[in-house]
Parts: sequence; structure tokens; C-alpha cells
Amino acid sequence: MNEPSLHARGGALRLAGTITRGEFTLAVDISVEPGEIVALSGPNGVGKTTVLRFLAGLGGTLDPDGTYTLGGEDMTHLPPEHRRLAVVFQEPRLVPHMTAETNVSFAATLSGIPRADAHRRAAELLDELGLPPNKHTLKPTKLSGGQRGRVAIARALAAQSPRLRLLDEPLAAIDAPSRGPLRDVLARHLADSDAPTILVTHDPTDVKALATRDIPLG
Ligand SMILES: Nc1ncnc2c1ncn2[C@@H]1O[C@H](COP(=O)(O)OP(=O)(O)OP(=O)(O)O)[C@@H](O)[C@H]1O
Repeated sequence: MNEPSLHARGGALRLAGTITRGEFTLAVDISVEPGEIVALSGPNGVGKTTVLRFLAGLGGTLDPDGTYTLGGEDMTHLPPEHRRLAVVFQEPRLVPHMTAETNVSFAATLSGIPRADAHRRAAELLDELGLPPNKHTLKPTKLSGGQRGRVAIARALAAQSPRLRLLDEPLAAIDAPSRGPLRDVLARHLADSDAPTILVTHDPTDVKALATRDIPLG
């Protein structure tokens, strides 16, 4: 039986096999080492988001002969909430009844950070990502798209020791002048992490600044 992996060690990602989502199928063979940041590239519709959604447990199936492991542990049937992933999806998926800061601190506490530290960490991350202090206590519906995007990035960086980071166009909603500084914030935090990271982006500057390797799909 699969136990919650709250204290499971990190390790390499191995994903191989055929992923199916509705009518769409895609053969993948992806390995990412701890600390590696891999850019998943390819044209619109090739299946980048499908791969990330499958890894997060949000949809899609892997053929019975396929492999999805982290540090050797089979993740295929582990409930999403037990996978210890840090994710940024194209739609920010914030918890609607929580404030910006609570969305971030909640992710930190779920990862084992004590509540007081989690609040401090959330405030620091939101500051670092340029969310004005008077917006920290607002709920997502009171924030702009770019502000919600900043909260989603902060949330993905708040969890301690995630086993895998999945970043799907993390800077897509960010205005052009802020993109460079936010890319630097992301780069700094990712450099400190032992988790394997998969980044999906159409921006070559992101790939150059953030990724250590490119995996073309299709
Ligand atoms: N909910 C869904 N159910 C079934 N098929 C879907 C669904 N969403 C997308 N698809 C199909 O899956 C395929 C891959 O889509 P996906 O979003 O993974 O591509 P992508 O590489 O991330 O594209 P983009 O660069 O445009 O974001 C597409 O052909 C798309 O039509």
C-alpha cells in the first residue's frame, strides 16, 4: 500500500511510456536528476501541459508498462496531495477563500514548516516577487492576473524540500519589465533546490536563464 510520502527522500524523476488524455496520446522518455532544471519544449499542442498534469496527478493515464518514479518510488498511484510537488500551472489555481499570503503560507505548512515561520516565509516571498504589501491580505478575486501569477510562483517556492517542481509558463502573466527580475528570483531559488525541475516555456530567454537541459517533445 502506498503511504503518504511526507518524509520521503528526493531523487531522480523517471517517466517513460505512453500518456493518454482523452483522444490524445504521447510517448515519453524523460529522466531528470536531482537539482537539474529541464526545459520541455515543442510547438503548441505537442503535449507539454499534458505531461505536467499527469506528473501532478491532475489527469491522464500511463500505460500499464510505463514508469513514473521519483527516487525509485512508484508515484503512479500516489494521491496528488501525497506527492510533495511544487507546481505552477498556466491558470494559477489559488484557493479562492484564502488570502494571497495564506495561499502561500498554507503550502509551506503542508510541507512541514511551523506556522509562524510559514507566515514569515510567505510574506518574504511575496515581497521578493513584487506583490505590494497591501495586496498580501486580499483574496485571489481581488488581484490582477499578473498578481495572481506572482502568488502562484511564491506558493511553489514556499514548500520545503519538494520532490519535484513543475513550472508551466510560470512567467506568462507577468508584465515585460518585471519578467527579468522575477526570472532572477526563480533562478536563485531553483539553484538552491535539490528537486528535479521541469519547466515549460515558449520564451527562449527563460530556457537560457533557467534550464540546464532541453527535452524536445514530439
Ligand atoms: N482536457 C483535454 N482532454 C483531452 N485532450 C486535451 C485536453 N486538453 C488538451 N487536450 C489535447 O491534448 C493535446 C496536447 O495538449 P497540451 O495542452 O498538453 O499541449 P501543449 O504542448 O502544452 O500546448 P501549448 O504549447 O499550446 O500550451 C492537444 O492536442 C489538445 O487538443
